[in-house]
Amino acid sequence: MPPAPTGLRVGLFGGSFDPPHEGHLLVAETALRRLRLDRLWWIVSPGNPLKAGRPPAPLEARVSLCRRLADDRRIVVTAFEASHHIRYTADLVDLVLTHRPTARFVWVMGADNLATFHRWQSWREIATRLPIAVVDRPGATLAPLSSPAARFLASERLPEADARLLPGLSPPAWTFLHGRRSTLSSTRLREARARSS
Ligand SMILES: Nc1ncnc2c1ncn2[C@@H]1O[C@H](COP(=O)(O)OP(=O)(O)OP(=O)(O)O)[C@@H](O)[C@H]1O
Ligand SMILES: O=C(O)c1ccc[n+]([C@@H]2O[C@H](COP(=O)([O-])O)[C@@H](O)[C@H]2O)c1
Repeated sequence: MPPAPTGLRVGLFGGSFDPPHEGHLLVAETALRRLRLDRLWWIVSPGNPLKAGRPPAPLEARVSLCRRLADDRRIVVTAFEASHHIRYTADLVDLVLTHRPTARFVWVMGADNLATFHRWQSWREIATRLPIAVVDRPGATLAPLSSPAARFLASERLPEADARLLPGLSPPAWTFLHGRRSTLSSTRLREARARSS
């Protein structure tokens, strides 16, 4: 796990990244800028527990592609879930908060993940353990805001204009960030690659 000294403002951006693309980079840049983060841990997951079926590309290959794409000294590409045999984000959050108790963490995710957040293991606990920043995504702008998780957390939503305050707030607290968007998805890239091979 990367170091995180006291007070460091760190975004946790987990994903399959199979493959990584410019849409991910846009999310990372938006979070760094709007939340005034010092670091963004780009956490390549062994596999999304809700995505059954086709296994993802090998972890090391995905990590290398992420490192090549994320050319910013504030972004740390890491994959420590695998070495700790962790699959669920609730366990990841637990591990991070136990080992780096004095930094300020924010979970960062695209808006499509807000729509399905209520299906994640222990999602209410995740929301009470660290603030969450949701970044707008084409095709997932309005529906996620009426999802079970968004409704459950409605009264804890921070106005977007105050997003820089989020890393210092006690959870539950979250915000929805709008900005430049990308229509890219890993699925589309995999399909394009399959068509051309
Ligand atoms: N174009 C995008 N705009 C905003 N957020 C995105 C975008 N693409 C991915 N994300 C977010 O990045 C994180 C990692 O996403 P993931 O690796 O699953 O990429 P994906 O393009 O959604 O992949 P797939 O098509 O395989 O589901 C998630 O929080 C997801 O919501
Ligand atoms: O913990 C869960 O139940 C859970 C369910 C779905 C997704 N996640 C996490 O959400 C992040 C984004 O996943 P993905 O596949 O959309 O890139 C990644 O870190 C996953 O491990 C976690």
